[in-house]
Amino acid sequence: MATGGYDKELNAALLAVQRATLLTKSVFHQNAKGTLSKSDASPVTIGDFGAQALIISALQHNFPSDEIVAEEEAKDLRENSQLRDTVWELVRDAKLSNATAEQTLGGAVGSADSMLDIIDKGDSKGGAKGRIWTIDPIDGTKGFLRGGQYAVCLALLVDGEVKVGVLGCPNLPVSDSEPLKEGIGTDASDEEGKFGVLFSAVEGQGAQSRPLSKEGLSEGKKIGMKPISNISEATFCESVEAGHSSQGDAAAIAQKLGITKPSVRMDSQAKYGSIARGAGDLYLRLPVRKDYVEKIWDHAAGDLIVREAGGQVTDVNGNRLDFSLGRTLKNNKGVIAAPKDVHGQVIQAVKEVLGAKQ
Ligand SMILES: Nc1ncnc2c1ncn2[C@@H]1O[C@H](COP(=O)(O)O)[C@@H](OP(=O)(O)O)[C@H]1O
Ligand SMILES: [Mg+2]
Ligand SMILES: [Mg+2]
Ligand SMILES: [Mg+2]
Repeated sequence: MATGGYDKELNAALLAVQRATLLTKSVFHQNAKGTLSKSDASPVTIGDFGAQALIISALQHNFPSDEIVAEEEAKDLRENSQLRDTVWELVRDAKLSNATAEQTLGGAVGSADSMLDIIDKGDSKGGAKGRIWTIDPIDGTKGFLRGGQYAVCLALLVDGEVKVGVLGCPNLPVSDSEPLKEGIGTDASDEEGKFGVLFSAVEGQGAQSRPLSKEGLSEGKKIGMKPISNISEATFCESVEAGHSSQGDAAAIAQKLGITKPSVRMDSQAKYGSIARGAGDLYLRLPVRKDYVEKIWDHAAGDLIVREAGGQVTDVNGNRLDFSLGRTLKNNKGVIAAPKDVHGQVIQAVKEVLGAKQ
C-alpha cells in the first residue's frame, strides 16, 4: 500500500468496491435481475441497489461525517416490498471471507429497513466544499445486463478535487498487458484468476491495478498509459451506446488523426481503466444530445486514475472536468482522455470536427 495521505480512505474504498463488485457478480448469475427503467431511460437492477447499500454502509462506518453523492435512491424499493426483500437477501449475504477485511467495512448491514435508509444517504447535493464521496454502484448497467463490461465506481472529492478513485471491473482481464480488442465488451467470462480487476489512484501517488479477490486485497501493481510515438497508431475506445457518444464524430476525429484501427466499444468506466493500464490509448466521448449533462459518478474515479497513470482528461473544449458544481458536470461537454503528450493534438482534431458542424 502506498504511504502518504489518504491511506485509510484508499484501503476502505478498495475493500468496499471489492465487496460490492462481488455482489454484482452474484446477481449476474441469477435469472431475475429485478430490472426497472428509470426516468432517464437507464436501467437499474437489484445489483445496483445492493452495491450502493454495501458501499455506503462501509463509508458510514469509516467516515461518518462525510457526504455522499450516489446514483440510486431507495424509492422503488420502498414501494415494492418483494424487490426490497430480494435486494436485502443479497446485501445480508455479501461478505468478504477475510475477517479483518469485513471488520474494516463495519460488517453486515443491520436490517432491510436500515438498508433503505443507507441507500438514501447518497442524496447529497455535492459541491465545492468538504469531503464528498461519489458512487456509481453499477456503471454501464446495460453492459452488465448484456454480459459485457461494467464497473463499480467510487471516488472521494475534497473541496471539489478528486483525491481517491477506485473502479471494480469484474469482466476485464487481470493482466494489464492484454491489448484492447474488439469484442471485449461481450466477453462475459469471469473465469477465476483470468478476469476481474480493481483500479485505483490517489492524487500525487500514481495509479494501480490488482486482481479482484473474494478475501482481502490482492497486491497492487503500478500502471501507466502506453507511450505513443505516432498518434495514427492509437487504439481508441468509446461507448457501446450510440446515444451516449457520437460514433460519427469519433470516426471523423480518428480519421483526422490518421487512425485506421477500428474503435473498441465498451460500456462503463472500464474505458478509463483500460487506457490507464496501457491496453488502449484514447477514450472519446462526444456529446449526442446538447441538453445532456454528465453525472459526476460516471467520471470521477476514471478521471483521477487516467491522470495518475500519465494521461490528461478534459471535455471536448480542452477544459478539465469540474466536479465542484454539484451532482453533474454542468460546465463540461463530453470527455477526451489521452496520454498527456498527445492530448493537445487530439483536442485540436476534436475542435476541427465539432467546429465544422456548427
Ligand atoms: N444521453 C447520454 N449521454 C451520455 N451519457 C449518458 C446518456 N444517458 C445516460 N448516460 C450515462 O452513461 C453511462 C454509461 O456510460 P457508457 O456509455 O460509457 O457505458 C450511464 O451510467 P449507468 O449505466 O450507471 O446508468 C449513464 O449515466
Ligand atoms: Mg443510470
Ligand atoms: Mg454510470
Ligand atoms: Mg449506474
